[in-house]
Amino acid sequence: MRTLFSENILSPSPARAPPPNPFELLFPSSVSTTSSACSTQSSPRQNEWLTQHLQNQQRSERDAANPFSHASNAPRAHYSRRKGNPKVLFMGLRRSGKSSIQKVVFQKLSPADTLFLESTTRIETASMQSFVTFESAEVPSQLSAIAPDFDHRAAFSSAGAVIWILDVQDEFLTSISEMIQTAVFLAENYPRVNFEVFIHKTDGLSDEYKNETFREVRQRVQDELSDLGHGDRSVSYFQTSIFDHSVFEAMSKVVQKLLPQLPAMEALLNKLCSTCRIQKAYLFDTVSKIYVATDASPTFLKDYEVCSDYVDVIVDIKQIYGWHSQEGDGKAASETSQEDGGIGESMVTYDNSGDTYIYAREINDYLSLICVMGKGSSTAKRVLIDYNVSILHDALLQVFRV
Ligand SMILES: Nc1nc2c(ncn2[C@@H]2O[C@H](COP(=O)(O)OP(=O)(O)OP(=O)(O)O)[C@@H](O)[C@H]2O)c(=O)[nH]1
Repeated sequence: MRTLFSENILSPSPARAPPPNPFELLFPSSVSTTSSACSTQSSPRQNEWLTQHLQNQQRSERDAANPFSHASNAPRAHYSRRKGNPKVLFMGLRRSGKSSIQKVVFQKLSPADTLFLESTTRIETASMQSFVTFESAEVPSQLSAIAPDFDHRAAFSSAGAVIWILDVQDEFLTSISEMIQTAVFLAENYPRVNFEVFIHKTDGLSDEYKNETFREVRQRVQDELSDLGHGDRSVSYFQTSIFDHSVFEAMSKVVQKLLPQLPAMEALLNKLCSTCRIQKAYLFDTVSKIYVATDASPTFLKDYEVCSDYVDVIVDIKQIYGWHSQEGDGKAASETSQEDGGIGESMVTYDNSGDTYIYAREINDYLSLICVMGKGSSTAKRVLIDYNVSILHDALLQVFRV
């Protein structure tokens, strides 16, 4: 039987050294290699320097082992790798749709109910507990990133991405100029924060107008950023509306960039797709319906819509009938499902030929694998598909356990 992965896929042999991470250069851990290189002919000054570094290293290891100990007075590294949960910040002009997106995506508000949302007057935060905790915050339109009274350190230092919401149904030139100011401010002060633009409220517009506006906005922003010396700043643009799946797809792409596990998840999904001839595989966050990873094949909104609707169906059925009989007894979902001998899994055919069908497999309480199966992966090959998916299942659980 062809199997998906070799046994040591998650612990490859120590052959290849990881590529250097520029953010880690300031950590004292780089000293160990230096010390071995210098140890033969060191001057007293070098010795002193090395001893100090080794002491610092031991101290930081001790601190890492006991994160609640604050006894150490060692100066903290000024630049450290961003830790914590993925956090996105919504910004934009008045009535552009910031609260609506936040509430529809993260709080499951019905799009029609956003009509009654009140104006936001102070920074409002929300969080959603899933396999990681997603955090979001909305900056009220009257607070500009460059305003002196705006505590930008508190807002931006922990953010992973700033999403600028541009209302395409309104006059958008003012929005573009404010967006440029914010993008330049971020590029100069917080270069590690991703800048994303949602060209929002695209529902009800003709395709031609939508695409033309999209091109125009992108061109203007790119030109102005280049004129201001930030042409190399990468900005992503998405057409969104809360009345269809586009806002979820856009949020998926924004959130994915903030997940350190993304390359591992993508590699696993690519391997699964090529082995089992899967047309498209998505790893969904079951609660929010945003996908946290997909394979490398082209993404079509239609595939995403079908899979996302299927997640809804699964969640509803699960709430009625349940997939685990011992839920809530304090065990991890994976343990429970394995002990039960039942793994949440289902299939549905969605065209008349029966060749194309969707295969769903629950990874844990928060993650679901949803695959659009193509020709060549008929149900007759279920055993092979199931076998490979279970290996992927275990590998994914290990990725998140690390
Ligand atoms: N047609 C359409 N209307 C939308 C969309 N998203 C939001 N809206 C509407 O836009 C209006 C303003 O939405 P809000 O979410 O309150 O906008 P906001 O940016 O938070 O507004 P402030 O808090 O006042 O700055 C509401 O009536 C929403 O129903 C969309 O995708 N399409």
